[in-house]
Order: sequence, then structure tokens, then C-alpha cells
Amino acid sequence: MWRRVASLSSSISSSFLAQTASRLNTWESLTTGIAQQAKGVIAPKEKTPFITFVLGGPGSGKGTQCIKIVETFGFAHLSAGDLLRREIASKSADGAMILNTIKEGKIVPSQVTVKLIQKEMELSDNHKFLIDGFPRTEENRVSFERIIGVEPNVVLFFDCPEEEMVKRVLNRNEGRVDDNLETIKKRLTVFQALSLPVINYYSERGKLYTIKAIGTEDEIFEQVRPIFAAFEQTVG
Ligand SMILES: Nc1ncnc2c1ncn2[C@@H]1O[C@H](COP(=O)(O)OP(=O)(O)OP(=O)(O)O)[C@@H](O)[C@H]1O
Ligand SMILES: Nc1ccn([C@@H]2O[C@H](COP(=O)(O)O)[C@@H](O)[C@H]2O)c(=O)n1
Ligand SMILES: [Mg+2]
Repeated sequence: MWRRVASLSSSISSSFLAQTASRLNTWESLTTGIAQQAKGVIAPKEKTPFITFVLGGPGSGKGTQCIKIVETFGFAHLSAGDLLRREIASKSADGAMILNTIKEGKIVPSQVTVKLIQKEMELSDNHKFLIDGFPRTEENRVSFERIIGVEPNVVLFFDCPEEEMVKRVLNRNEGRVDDNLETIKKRLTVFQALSLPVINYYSERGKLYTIKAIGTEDEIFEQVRPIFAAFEQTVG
């Protein structure tokens, strides 16, 4: 299993390349599951996966910026919140529990969320993943490492004032059950208490890229663009 993929605070170093062989082993194990067989096609996974975690408070603009990163750099966008909402819509066994958790602005048990992410990664033909809204807690983080066996290459943090986040969420108008003032307050508390420690964890390991998430969507993307441009040659 991969223990550490690459330290991206430094330049793309020879250690990045030197670890390729062991990373490929893990990628193969990640892609030999039942989901892959069900798909009926063994997708070529010859490329080393490149994983970006996209973090920030509710309404900080994670999803909006992920769309731009996908358009510009060709990543696969896996939104943990969207995967959980899809479970609710599909009326799966965990659906009711997930709905209640989201309404309360709390965090779904990590195993549930990580399994959904794992399935999407297995089904994807892409090797570049944006994992949006994950990990939200230390438990999420540890669970991903344990189940998937890899660490992120890049961690983006969209740093936005609370007042702006509340305004954006209340104006979002997508019919989300958690886009109301009562739930937003709970989500902000959870973000402060449980998500900030994860952000600090990656900061201490030199993997964190903090984006000032104020301004127009295009202005914010101009902070994001150079981060991925720097990796484009190596990652493909
Ligand atoms: N720079 C911006 N300025 C103003 N509004 C924005 C900006 N970026 C995004 N928005 C809007 O704010 C709302 C929240 O954005 P988005 O859904 O991308 O946030 P998020 O971080 O994914 O939130 P959540 O964690 O709740 O899913 C959306 O309606 C979006 O259109
Ligand atoms: N890792 C996660 C991500 C999300 N949730 C729950 O879904 C809600 C909405 O998430 P968004 O990323 O779309 O904002 C969130 O408030 C949590 O209830 C989760 O449990 N774990
Ligand atoms: Mg979102």
C-alpha cells in the first residue's frame, strides 16, 4: 500500500517518480474489485492516480471551482455530498440515515462515505480525482487512508468568511434540505470543530493550498489555476 504519495509543497521531485512503482501496485488493488467486474470492462489503469481533496466551509465555493478545474484540467469530480444525496434518492438501505444526518448538518459514518468514493474511483477511467467535501473529519481522513490505502497529492482549502458562506448558501436555490439558516449554523459549528483540524493536519504536512475564496468565480479560479498547471506535465 502507498504510505505517502508525494509531498507537493516542494517541487515535483524525483521521489515522486521513484514511488511510482509502489503506487501502481496499490492502484491495481484498488481496481480489481467487484465493481470493476460488474462494469464488464477492465479499464486501463496504467497511469498513477493523482488525488486532490477539496475542503472549505459550506458555501465556500468548492463545487463551483471543481467544475472549472474539470473543464480546464480534465479531472473526475467526486463530490461526497452528491454521492450521499444520490444514496438518499436511490432509497438505499442507508438512505434514511444519511438524510437525517444531512438535515442535522452532521457527518455520515466514514465507512459509508468512503465506500461510495471507492466505488466511483473504481468505475472511473480517469486517474485524476477531485474529491470534494472530503475528508470532513479526522475519522474520514483515517478511514480513507485505511480503505483506499493512499494519501492525497494536493489539498485545496477554500477559505471564506462565515458571513459570505451563509449568504451564498441561502441564495443557492437548489432545493437542498440543508440550505436553511438552522442547518447552516450547525454545519459551520461542525466545520470549525471537526474539519479545521483536518485542514491543519495537511498544512503541517506541506500539502495544503489555501485559496482566498472571495471575489468573482473567475478571480478565485485564477488562484487555483497555477496549482494544477504546475503539475500538468507530470500528471498528464
Ligand atoms: N465567488 C462566488 N461569488 C458568489 N457566489 C458564489 C461564488 N462561488 C460560488 N458561488 C455560489 O455560492 C453557492 C455555493 O457555492 P458551492 O455550491 O460551489 O459551494 P460549496 O462549497 O460546494 O458548498 P457546500 O459545501 O454546501 O456543497 C452557489 O449558489 C454558487 O453559485
Ligand atoms: N464527507 C462528507 C461530506 C458530506 N457529508 C454530509 O453531506 C452534507 C452536504 O455535503 P456538501 O459537501 O454537499 O456540502 C454535509 O453537511 C454532511 O451532512 C458527510 O457526512 N461527510
Ligand atoms: Mg458543494
